Amino acid sequence: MSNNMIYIEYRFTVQPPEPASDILIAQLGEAGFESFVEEEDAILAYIQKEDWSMDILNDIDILSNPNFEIDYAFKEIEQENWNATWEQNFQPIVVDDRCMIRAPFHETMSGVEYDIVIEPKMSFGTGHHETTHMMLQHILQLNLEGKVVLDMGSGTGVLAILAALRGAAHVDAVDIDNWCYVNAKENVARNQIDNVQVYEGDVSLVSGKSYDLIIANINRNILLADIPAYSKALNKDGILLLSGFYTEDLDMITEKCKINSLKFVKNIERNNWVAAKYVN
Ligand SMILES: C[S@@+](CC[C@H](N)C(=O)[O-])C[C@H]1O[C@@H](n2cnc3c(N)ncnc32)[C@H](O)[C@@H]1O
Repeated sequence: MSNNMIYIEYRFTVQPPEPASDILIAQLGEAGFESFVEEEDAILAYIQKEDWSMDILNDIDILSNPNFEIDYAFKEIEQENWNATWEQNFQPIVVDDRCMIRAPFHETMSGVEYDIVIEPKMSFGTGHHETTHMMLQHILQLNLEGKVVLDMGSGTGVLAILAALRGAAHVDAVDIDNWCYVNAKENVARNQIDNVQVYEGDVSLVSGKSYDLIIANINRNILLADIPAYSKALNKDGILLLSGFYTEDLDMITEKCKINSLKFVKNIERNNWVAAKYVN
């Protein structure tokens, strides 16, 4: 991948920020925006120029919702500038006082059990997003000693890396996006993990394989389509963790799981996002 790829950067100001910011980010994601930086008073959204057109915002419904005032401006930038913006904005996070996610240029913190170094560049998964945070919380609660794990929609690979650090015997990490595939491989190596295998692709790669734990933080529609395949690939008493959807979609996801023999165990919620646990 060339280092000076051209991106379009949008700067949105959103009033009131909640819940419009989350909805805006979700809709921009559906429209093809690759990554987001949440600043104190603005949301920056990035899309490759070759994927962009002047009418890209036509389908973003929230922009015409009279309950919110959303203004924006956009400009062309080079990828290296995007990375600089990201570095300025990326603060380390600590999940449940146990798992730190930081960039290579941050100091580690004493006392944390897991210290994960991530350089996300354009990939999703720094732990800042609610869904990543909650999936990390679920993983911290599981006994993964000797288990075989699938991380579907692995982004930076952060969830796969924590699963490996928690004792999983082997982790397959799969992402449909080439950039994520490359980035997850880099992050796995950066954390000196040797039992995470990263693949570029989708759920079709899972056919014929079996897992004790499947993690999928993607989005409602992809999860609904892929749940039958997850169910087939899960061992008896295997666990499925799903995120990337809103509270109001939990029933729909749970129903799809139910007709695929997966029982609801519990869910966590954060800012209207959900991470749910099912068992085979
Ligand atoms: C919300 S991000 C989650 C990243 C990371 N697992 C985390 O929890 O932070 C979803 C990821 O799923 C990938 N993705 C989207 N559709 C997919 C599909 N059909 N199969 C596999 N990965 C997919 C995207 O490229 C993106 O990296």
